Amino acid sequence: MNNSLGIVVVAAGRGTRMGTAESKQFLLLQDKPVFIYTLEAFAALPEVSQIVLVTGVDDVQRCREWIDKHQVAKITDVIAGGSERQHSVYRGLECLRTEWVMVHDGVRPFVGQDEIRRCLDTAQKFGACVLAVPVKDTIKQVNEEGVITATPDRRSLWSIQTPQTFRLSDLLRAYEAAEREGFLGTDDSMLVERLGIPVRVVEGKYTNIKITTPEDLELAELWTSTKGEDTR
Ligand SMILES: Nc1ccn([C@@H]2O[C@H](COP(=O)(O)OP(=O)(O)OP(=O)(O)O)[C@@H](O)[C@H]2O)c(=O)n1
Ligand SMILES: C[C@](O)(CO)[C@H](O)COP(=O)(O)O
Repeated sequence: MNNSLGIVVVAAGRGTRMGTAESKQFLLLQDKPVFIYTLEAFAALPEVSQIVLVTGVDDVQRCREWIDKHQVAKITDVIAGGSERQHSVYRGLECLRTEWVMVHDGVRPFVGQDEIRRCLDTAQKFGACVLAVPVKDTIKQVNEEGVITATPDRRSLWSIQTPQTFRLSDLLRAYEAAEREGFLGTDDSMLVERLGIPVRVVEGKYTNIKITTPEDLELAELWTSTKGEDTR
């Protein structure tokens, strides 16, 4: 069986919750942009044959320059994304020629090799897999008046991360269906779940943070200044 693996790294967001003038994926951690750490994590994996970077239409050229400067291997395409994460992923998928695909957020630079491998192995065994961590807090459902309506059993709640791994044909089918039906999800798995395809969860690490708000950036700066690449 052809087990070739392609990666779509999405980095076309504006980072409104971060609030910085520069988009968060381009902020420097120890002189290296966040998204370069992310690309390096995947380029180092022998199983990966193709990496597509999706970024802002005005950022394509400077991303290519950063990739050259840091000599990141296996980047076959640097393309412009869309107005929502889902649109950006879809454009990336159309560039792939592999059997399997992992979709990853450009702003999750601390993903580890071991977690990527376990996510891939589980997907190739069962068909689809996402990395996740068990929630640490008690989660409440709250209505519009600010009143608690439910306390779901924490043992069944997971914080979903990326990478998210699928057969490329399944994910493309899921994206086509979502597009046709006007469905907008917040991750790739939601689109695949709608097709009735079971998606497995593999336990990852709490360090695989998505750099979203200023506190996340402070943590990322602390980790890279004290641990460097060992943060993974
Ligand atoms: N139109 C978009 C929106 C998001 N993303 C990417 O999807 C990932 C996860 O999204 P998020 O953290 O929400 O990023 P932003 O959309 O940039 O942040 P915000 O929602 O705060 O604006 C990021 O790597 C982001 O660059 C993308 O490629 N295209
Ligand atoms: C895909 C994702 O990383 C899963 O946690 C996340 O849903 C994408 O970002 P957002 O913050 O939900 O826009």
